[in-house]
Amino acid sequence: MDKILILDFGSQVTQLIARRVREAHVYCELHPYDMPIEDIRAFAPTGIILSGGPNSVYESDYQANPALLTLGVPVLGICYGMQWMAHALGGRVDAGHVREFGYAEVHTVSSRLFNGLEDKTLPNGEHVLEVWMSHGDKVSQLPAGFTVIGSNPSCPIAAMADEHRHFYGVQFHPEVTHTRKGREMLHRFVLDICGAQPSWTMPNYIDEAVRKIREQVGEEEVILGLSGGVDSSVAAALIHRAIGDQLTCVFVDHGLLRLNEAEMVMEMFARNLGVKVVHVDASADFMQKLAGETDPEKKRKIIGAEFVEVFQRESGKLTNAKWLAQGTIYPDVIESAGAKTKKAHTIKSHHNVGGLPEDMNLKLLEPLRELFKDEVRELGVALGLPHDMVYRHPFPGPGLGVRILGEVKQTYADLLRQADAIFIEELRNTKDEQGVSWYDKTSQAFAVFLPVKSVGVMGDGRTYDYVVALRAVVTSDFMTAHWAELPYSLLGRASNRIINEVKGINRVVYDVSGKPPATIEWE
Ligand SMILES: Nc1ncnc2c1ncn2[C@@H]1O[C@H](COP(=O)(O)OP(=O)(O)OP(=O)(O)O)[C@@H](O)[C@H]1O
Ligand SMILES: O=c1[nH]c(=O)c2[nH+]cn([C@@H]3O[C@H](COP(=O)(O)O)[C@@H](O)[C@H]3O)c2[nH]1
Ligand SMILES: NC(=O)CC[C@H](N)C(=O)O
Ligand SMILES: [Mg+2]
Repeated sequence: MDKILILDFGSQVTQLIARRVREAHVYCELHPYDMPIEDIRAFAPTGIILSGGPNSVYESDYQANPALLTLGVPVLGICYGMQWMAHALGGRVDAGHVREFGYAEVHTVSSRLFNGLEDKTLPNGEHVLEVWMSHGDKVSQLPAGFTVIGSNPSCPIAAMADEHRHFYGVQFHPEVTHTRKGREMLHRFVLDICGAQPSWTMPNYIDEAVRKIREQVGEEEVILGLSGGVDSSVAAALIHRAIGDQLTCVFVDHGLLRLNEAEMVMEMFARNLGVKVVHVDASADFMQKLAGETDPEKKRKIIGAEFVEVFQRESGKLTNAKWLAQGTIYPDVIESAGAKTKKAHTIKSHHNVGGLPEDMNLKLLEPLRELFKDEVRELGVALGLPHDMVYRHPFPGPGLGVRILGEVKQTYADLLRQADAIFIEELRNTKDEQGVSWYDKTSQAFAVFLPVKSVGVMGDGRTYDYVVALRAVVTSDFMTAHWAELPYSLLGRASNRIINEVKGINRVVYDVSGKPPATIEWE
C-alpha cells in the first residue's frame, strides 16, 4: 500500500493535512518532525509532507533530519515546512516586515502542482490562486535547483519548486478550506506527483484489519468494554468479524445510562450481530460509591475506579483472556502524544478504562488507532451496524453522573433520563426542507439535572420542583463548541413536554454558553 508520511512541526492544523490525504484514499501517518531517519526509511513513504509550525527556522531546534531530502521521494513543504526545506537546502529565510495572516492572492507560473487549479485569470493572462496565509517569516533566497512558482507583493517567494527532484514548497496553507483549491493541490501532490494509488478504501481496510487482528490475537481471548457509543461499537463489530467467539464484550450498566440504553445495546449486539455480550448491572455498586459525593472531580475518579473494578472482575471469569480491546481512534492518539509534551491544566479527568492496573496483565488491542471519527463511522456502516447507531452523538463514559450536578441520586437519574429522552426525541422529529433533523445538525445534545427547586403553578396548584437545563452544541472537534441556535418552537415543545410528562420537573432552561469559556458537559 502506498503511504504518505506527514512530519509535524507543531502547526495547529496538521491534522487537516492528514484528513485531505485520506480523502484522496491514500493512507498516511502523522509523526513528529524529528522522526529518526531509520524509522522514515522503514516506513517507506511514497511521499513526504512537512507541516507548518510556530517557530522560526533560523533560530529554532525544530530541525528535521536533512537526510529525508535524499530518499528520492517527492516532498511538499507547507509554511514552516517550506521554510525548513529552503533552509536545509542552502536557501535563506528571514523575518518579513509584514506578517501575513488570512486571505491572500498568489500569482502563479506553470508548475505541476498548480496547473489547471488557478481560481482566476487576469486580463494580462496571469493566473491567480486564492489562498490562506499565516506567517511572519519568508523564504528570501531560493536553494539551488528551485524556481519561484507563486508570488505576491508581500511574499515574492510564495511557492517554489524543484520539479526535477519533485520538491515543492508553499508559504500558504493548502490544508485549510479557505485556500479554495487547497484540497485539489494536495491531491495533485499525492496522486500525480507522488503517484500514490488511491487504495485506502473501507473494504480494503476491513480485509487488512481482520488479517492483522487474527495474526495478533491467535487463539487467545479478547475482552472489550462496550459502551454503546460509536468507537467501542465499531471496534466490537470489527474484532467480531475477525475472531468471532474469541471476543467477549462487557457492557457496564452503572445506573447512569440513557433511557433504554442497556436494552438497545444488548438487542443490537447479542441478538442482531451474534456478539457475546456480558451485561453487568453494577448500578448498585456505583450508586453506593457515589452516595454523598458532590465534587465533580471526585465523582469522576470514583466512576473511573469502579469501571476498572468491574473489568478486572469480568476478565477474571474468562479462561484465556489475554487482550483488552479499546476503541481508541486517531485523534486520541495524537492528543495523548501532544499531552506528553504540553503542560496543560487538567480541566476534567476523563474516565479512561485504558488506565490498566499492573496486575491486570492484558495486552492492548486497538484496531481503530489509525482512523478519524468519520472514517470510523464509515467503517461501522460497512460492517453492518445500523446508521442510527453509527451517527449517534457521543456519550461520556461517566454518563449521567456528570449531568446530575452535585450528589448523584437514583431519583434524580430517573427524572433526567426521561427529560433527556424527550429532548432527543423532539430533536429527531424536527426536519428541515432537506429532511435533515436538528439531531443531525447538532454535534451533541442532552439534558442536565439541576438539584435546585423553584416554584411553579400547574392546574391551579402550587408546585415546588427541580430544574432541567437543555444543552445542544455544534462543533467539529469537541475542543471548542458553539451553542446550537435551535428554533424557539422546538425549545418550546421540548420544554412543554418535559414539564407535562416528567413529574418532578417544573422548569426548563436552555444553556447559551460556548466552549470556551464553558465546557460541553456541566461537570
Ligand atoms: N458503560 C460502559 N460499559 C463498558 N465500557 C464502557 C462504558 N462506557 C465507556 N466505556 C469504555 O470507555 C471507552 C471510552 O468511551 P468514549 O465515550 O470515549 O468512547 P465510545 O463510547 O466508544 O464512543 P463515543 O465517543 O461515540 O461515545 C469506550 O470505548 C468503552 O470501552
Ligand atoms: O468518554 C468520555 N469520558 C469522560 O469522562 C468525558 N467527559 C467529557 N466527555 C466528552 O468529551 C467532550 C468534551 O467535553 P467537555 O467540553 O465537557 O470537556 C464531550 O463530547 C463530552 O461528552 C467525556 N467522554
Ligand atoms: N504557519 C507557519 O508555519 C509559520 C511559520 C513561521 N513560524 C512563520 O511565522 O513564518
Ligand atoms: Mg461514549
